[in-house]
Amino acid sequence: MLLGAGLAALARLPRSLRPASLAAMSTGTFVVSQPLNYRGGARVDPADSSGTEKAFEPATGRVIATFTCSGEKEVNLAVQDAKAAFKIWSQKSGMERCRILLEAARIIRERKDEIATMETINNGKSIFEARWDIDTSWQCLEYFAGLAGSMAGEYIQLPGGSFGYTRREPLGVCVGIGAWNYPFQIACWKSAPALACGNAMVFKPSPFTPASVLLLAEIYTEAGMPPGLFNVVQGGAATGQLLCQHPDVAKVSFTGSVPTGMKIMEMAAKGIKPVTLELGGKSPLIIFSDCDLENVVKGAMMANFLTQGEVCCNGTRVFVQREILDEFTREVVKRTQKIKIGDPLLEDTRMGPLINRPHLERVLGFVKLAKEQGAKVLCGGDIHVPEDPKLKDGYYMRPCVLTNCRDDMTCVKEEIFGPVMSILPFDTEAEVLERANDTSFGLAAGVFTRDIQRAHRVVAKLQAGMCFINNYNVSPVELPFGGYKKSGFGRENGRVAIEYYSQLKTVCVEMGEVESVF
Ligand SMILES: NC(=O)c1ccc[n+]([C@@H]2O[C@H](COP(=O)([O-])OP(=O)(O)OC[C@H]3O[C@@H](n4cnc5c(N)ncnc54)[C@H](O)[C@@H]3O)[C@@H](O)[C@H]2O)c1
Ligand SMILES: C[N+](C)(C)CCCC=O
Repeated sequence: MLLGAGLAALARLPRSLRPASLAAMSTGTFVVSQPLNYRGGARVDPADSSGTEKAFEPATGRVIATFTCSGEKEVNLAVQDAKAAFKIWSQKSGMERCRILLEAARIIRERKDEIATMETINNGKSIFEARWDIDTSWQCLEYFAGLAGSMAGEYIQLPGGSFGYTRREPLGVCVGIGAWNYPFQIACWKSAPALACGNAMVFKPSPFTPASVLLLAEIYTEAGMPPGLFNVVQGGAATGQLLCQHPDVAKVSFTGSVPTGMKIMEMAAKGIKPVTLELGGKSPLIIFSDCDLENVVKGAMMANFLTQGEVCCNGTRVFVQREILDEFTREVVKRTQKIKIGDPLLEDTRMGPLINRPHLERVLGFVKLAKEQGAKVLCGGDIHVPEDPKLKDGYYMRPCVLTNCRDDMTCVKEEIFGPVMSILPFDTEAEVLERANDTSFGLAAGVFTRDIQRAHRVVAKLQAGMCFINNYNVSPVELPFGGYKKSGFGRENGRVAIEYYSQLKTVCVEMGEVESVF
């Protein structure tokens, strides 16, 4: 259990007696207990160090953990443990793996509030949203548990009674490297398909959010996975590099920024390792004048302000057809100003703090530059200081809506990864499509219209891996998720994810004599 001082004893109680522990996980008091690595089915102190990192509680600015980053020795040990567990796990039938993943999903569901609370304390997102993330996490485990039981190859009839068949086999030890915006969800979206296919995993969370993945590791062990099947190493770039370069690692699945994605790909190329890259974006949201305005305003808020705007697929370039520009802008600003900002553990808070001070300053810097380049701030874009004195050192800002934007402005071209919406008017379908696609990113896109033909015609031309019609940022685990262009490749979720965590073996069986040219 990853609980603060005084909570460890509670953690040893049967779960039915534990809800009181949640009361102790409150803003301003919680401390993450050590150690934060997980190997061989238990938490361990790393065998060596490549430095230390501090994790913060964004709501208060407090340090909640100082931890050791893993060095080469520890990474080797984690990979060795994963290799040993792989030998056992890969021999299990799909149904056996299915049962254990289902049990893990059940435990996550049962401990949803505790995991969501941990996520909120370490990431800053509202508890309301964190619960959604945990829902998409256990749903992902359930989904891939279902696929584990039905994974199969093909039988192919050949002349003369000979035949061939294919086997879908695991890759071996997979590495997962996560970003800080969806720490628990990212760990589940990577580990569930990997483990369902029979692989083992070593996971490295972002050093900003080291905490919640430990809960996942413990749940996997409790559900019956062999020790070493899912391991956690903590650290930053240096630890990540050791993992990517390790000769016994078969695959790297990465979620993070484009520049880091390039480095991961270079390292993987040296070992001819397959990679999945879930990278950044600057996605367009296209709003035609025939839309349902009430839904479109809700959709635009969902597209921009979840998790303080720190969402890879956010539709931050909001293209609005000129006829409804004023009405849309008025309504979206009104709703944005009403977003309740503050202590993310309070039930009615809808926007918490950003992840850390440097990131907050970076986002505010984008707003400042936008103003210098001619944009108009209609609301927000400045620091918010909550009334509660314990929150005074937190990293809060007011969500921002920008108008007078042009396609060549920095706020319209670059990923801000904060609560900043840029509104851009347009006139025609052809024009907006060209402008929407004029970016090196291609993660997501959205279209709002009541014209069904136009909706499908437009998404067919959008250069983005995840397109939404009349909604935004919903994430059913049954649907594949991933990018085009510099937003990456490979897919998470959906049936297709299996292909990124397995390899196909073809077996050719001769039933007659060998026909030889010699
Ligand atoms: N497409 C998606 O599904 C998705 C989801 C969430 C976040 N993101 C993207 O992630 C970015 C924000 O996350 P971030 O700031 O944590 O990204 P980041 O690239 O800075 O770091 C991501 C992870 O990579 C590790 N890392 C950094 N340098 C490394 C190196 N040289 N070798 C190996 N590992 C290294 C980090 O420690 C961290 O765990 C945004 O661009 C966002 O769009 C994408
Ligand atoms: C769950 N969402 C909102 C679709 C986000 C997926 C991960 C992107 O950062």
